[in-house]
Amino acid sequence: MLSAQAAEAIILEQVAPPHQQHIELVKLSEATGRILAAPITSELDFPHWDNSAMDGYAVRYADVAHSSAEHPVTLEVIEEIPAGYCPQKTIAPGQAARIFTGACLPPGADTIVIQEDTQPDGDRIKILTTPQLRAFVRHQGSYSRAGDPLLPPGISLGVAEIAVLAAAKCVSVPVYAKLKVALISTGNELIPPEHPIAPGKLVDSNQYALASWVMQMGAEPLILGIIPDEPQALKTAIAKALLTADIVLSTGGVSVGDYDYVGQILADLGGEILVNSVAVKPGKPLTFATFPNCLYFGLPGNPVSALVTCWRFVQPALKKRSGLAGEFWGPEWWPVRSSTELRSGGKRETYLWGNLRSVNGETQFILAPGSQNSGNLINLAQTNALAMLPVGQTCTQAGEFVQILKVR
Ligand SMILES: Nc1nc2c(c(=O)[nH]1)N[C@H]1C(S)=C(S)[C@@H](COP(=O)(O)OP(=O)(O)OC[C@H]3O[C@@H](n4cnc5c(N)ncnc54)[C@H](O)[C@@H]3O)O[C@H]1N2
Ligand code: MOO
Ligand SMILES: [Mg+2]
Repeated sequence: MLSAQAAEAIILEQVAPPHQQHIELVKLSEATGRILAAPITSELDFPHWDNSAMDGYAVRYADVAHSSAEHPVTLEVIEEIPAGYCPQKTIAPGQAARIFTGACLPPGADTIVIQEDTQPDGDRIKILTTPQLRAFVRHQGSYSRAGDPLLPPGISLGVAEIAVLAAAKCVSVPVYAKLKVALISTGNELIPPEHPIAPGKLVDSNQYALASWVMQMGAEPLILGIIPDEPQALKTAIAKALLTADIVLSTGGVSVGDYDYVGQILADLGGEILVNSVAVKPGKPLTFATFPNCLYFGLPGNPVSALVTCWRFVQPALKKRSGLAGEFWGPEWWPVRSSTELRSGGKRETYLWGNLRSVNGETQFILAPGSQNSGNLINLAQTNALAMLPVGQTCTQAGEFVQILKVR
């Protein structure tokens, strides 16, 4: 049995990042969650022009350096500059311009006085404060200069990155193609949710759970349905999956029972089986095999085992394969105090599920109540974290730090 760390290393070593031919252009409006495939620059400076950060008056600092409420300087207002308007006049000594937030600074002015610190007097303005030189001026190029890198390849596009792409006028975004992830549920007992239940039967929840996770990860699920525990049927389904997908996830049929055929079929189909059991709980019979154009994960059938192994082992592989830059592959462990004692058998790296909550200003892990059993998918719902107890550690006390993996 491999350690979790060894299995993780073996898996990541086999995963190649995408090639250039996996790049496609998508509309900016459809780029959320996609992975950027090329560096983004702009021909523009940010800000594009010196502009005002406040509503007020554009002045020459030299005119107002000694102004105050007691001894206000009075300036002639020669122009009004709303946002979007190009100033037509140069501010000469003794002059100012009315200006609004986001509007271009007129030539000659170098400082903004906010309107709260002024008093209008016909077409003149009294300055009731001593401003700082260049106060409230957003200088051209002070955020980024034309040609500077704005976004690197290998990042997931979230709201702020989408805003940057828009600002950089990048309406057609180079991203890596979505990975195709085939999903197979194995088991004679399984029925789809819309079929009537019969004695001994069980609804195939894994297919839905994994499809949901795959979509959350920004990949495309290929739903291949329920395959009975029959070697020929399974072989046909797996062979088809290998032809169409980048990654195959099957659940069930990887343990030691008489109806657990997945390992043998992978070998028959020419797969190189690099992992077939890992010292983790849940998830011990996790199977990983490589094919020339496809990675295969045989996840254990128990619903919690399937998801936990997905989060712990498939997620880093999927991130790397999808083109995310290295430092984000994870798993990312966070030290967090547990509100209660946590127990493990000590022989396998053990994951206990629960919630991260803010308690008196500190993040705590709250163990999910009820049975922490790999078949009990009911109490996995509404949790958002796994606490990990390493091999050899049978207990952590309430209040002790544990390593946490955030999940959902
Ligand atoms: N003698 C031993 N028996 C078992 C061992 C062992 O080491 N020695 N390992 C146990 C562990 S740990 C796990 S985990 C399971 C894994 O079994 P399989 O991957 O072979 O999965 P199945 O036997 O097909 O199913 C296990 C369990 O999960 C339910 N299941 C399966 N598919 C689905 C699905 N799509 N949706 C919902 N539930 C599903 C299935 O009905 C079984 O209850 O093996 C232990 N046995
Ligand atoms: O490892 Mo199994 O996944 O304990 O139930
Ligand atoms: Mg089994």
